[in-house]
Amino acid sequence: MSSSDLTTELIGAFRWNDPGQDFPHLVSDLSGWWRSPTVLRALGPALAALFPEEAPTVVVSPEVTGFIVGPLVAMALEVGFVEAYKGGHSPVAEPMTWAQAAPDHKGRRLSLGVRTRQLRPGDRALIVDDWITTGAQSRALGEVVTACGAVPIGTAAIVGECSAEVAAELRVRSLIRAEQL
Ligand SMILES: O=P(O)(O)OC[C@H]1O[C@H](OP(=O)(O)OP(=O)(O)O)[C@H](O)[C@@H]1O
Ligand SMILES: Nc1ncnc2[nH]cnc12
Repeated sequence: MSSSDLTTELIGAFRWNDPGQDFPHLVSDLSGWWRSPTVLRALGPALAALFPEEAPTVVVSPEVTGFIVGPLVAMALEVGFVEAYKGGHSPVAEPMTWAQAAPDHKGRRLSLGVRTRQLRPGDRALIVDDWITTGAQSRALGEVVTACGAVPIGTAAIVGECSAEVAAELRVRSLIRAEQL
């Protein structure tokens, strides 16, 4: 699928939902992307192609939507996948490396952590996520990757909603901008 066809499919399968009274914002509904065989098949290769020069050795993504998108990209790159957890629930019973994020798009200050043994010195980690707004979670994940002795090479996202400054700082590359949805 060409990149312009994928853009069209992403826009067509996306919905803004109104959760009703007591909730001031429309909420994004990405379920149409996962439900579409053509989008699901195209996403991994398209996101992997955003960093053609970087030869990542591993993909790292935060729960929960990152656990859908990250493995698609890892398969396209023929590398492995590392889950990043958000702190405060279900502890992982082994050594973890954590970093605290700045307030994210919901105003939360999350801790993000990975199993320390799953990232190694020499790893070149591509951070993959569905949507980047403030960049807070992506930045914290980059700190985790660095603390493990690996190198964060950038962030590949389906939707980019961050400022140009954040995109430059974190090397965010995206398939579409939020304004297109
Ligand atoms: O750039 P930021 O402001 O840090 O926001 C980006 C993060 O927010 C979303 O996760 P969220 O925890 O909201 O939802 P999810 O659990 O559905 O992935 C998205 O999946 C990114 O991980
Ligand atoms: N899934 C999402 N929907 C809307 N805004 C977001 N910002 C970060 N993730 C988002």
